[in-house]
Amino acid sequence: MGAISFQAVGKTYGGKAGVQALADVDLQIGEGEFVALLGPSGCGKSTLLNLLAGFEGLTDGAILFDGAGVARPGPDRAVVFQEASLLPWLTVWDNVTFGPKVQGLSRADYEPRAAEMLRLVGLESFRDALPAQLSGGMRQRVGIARALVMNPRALLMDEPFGALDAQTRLTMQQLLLDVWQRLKTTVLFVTHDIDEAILLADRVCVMSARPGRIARDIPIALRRPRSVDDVTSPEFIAYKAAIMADMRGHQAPH
Ligand SMILES: Nc1ncnc2c1ncn2[C@@H]1O[C@H](COP(=O)(O)OP(=O)(O)OP(=O)(O)O)[C@@H](O)[C@H]1O
Repeated sequence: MGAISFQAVGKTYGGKAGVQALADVDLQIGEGEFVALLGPSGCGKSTLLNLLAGFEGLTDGAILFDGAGVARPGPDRAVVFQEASLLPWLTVWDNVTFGPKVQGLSRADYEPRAAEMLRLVGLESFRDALPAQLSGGMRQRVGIARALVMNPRALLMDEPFGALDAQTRLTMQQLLLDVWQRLKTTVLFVTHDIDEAILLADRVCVMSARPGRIARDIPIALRRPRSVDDVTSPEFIAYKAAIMADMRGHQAPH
């Protein structure tokens, strides 16, 4: 469950004469795989994620999710953005259980899972707090718990730690590694950060400048479970050097 297939996907905003964000993107993601999308600003990383989320329609090609065409957003593909955008008047618990409630699921079904997800992100003692009482990292943890409570087949993450300070970012990367190790949900993760991509992912896909394509698809064979301390290992540094060289080769011409 959670297999993703982008097939010759193209996306042009604003009609045929508009901005061509993506051209001919082919990308297969197996179930339970963690894939990071890396690339220069404006190369179409968010566009690719938004197409899979069903927020935007494609111009060319097809996107299959577990073999079915993607037509609209759905709880099977949970999205986490840079800002958690929690409902400020609801407690942590009510934010996390909001989605299943709206879906009409029974409390007996979602409450145990909501409690488990809050425990997984380390916030069980904050269930009655309001978002304004939390730090940015904690709000993002609530965002992750809120996404996972729907039991999605894929988790789509667009720069989820981009707004956090360096220390909190490391803590969140470790948390995501631990959560993924437990749940093994398929993840598509957009980032600008090479270290973050290598640390988290099974494969790092480097996109070319606009119109974006998958320029390189690099399997990351670092052993799991991983920890943020792995970034100083020689294998890690070798991946980083190779990816940096790749990215320099795919900058837009000046
Ligand atoms: N709704 C839109 N309407 C018109 N153009 C858009 C729209 N969304 C994105 N674009 C354009 O499509 C291109 C790709 O944008 P996208 O946000 O997908 O890139 P990105 O790689 O995620 O960038 P960044 O790393 O800066 O977030 C950019 O040139 C952007 O200006």
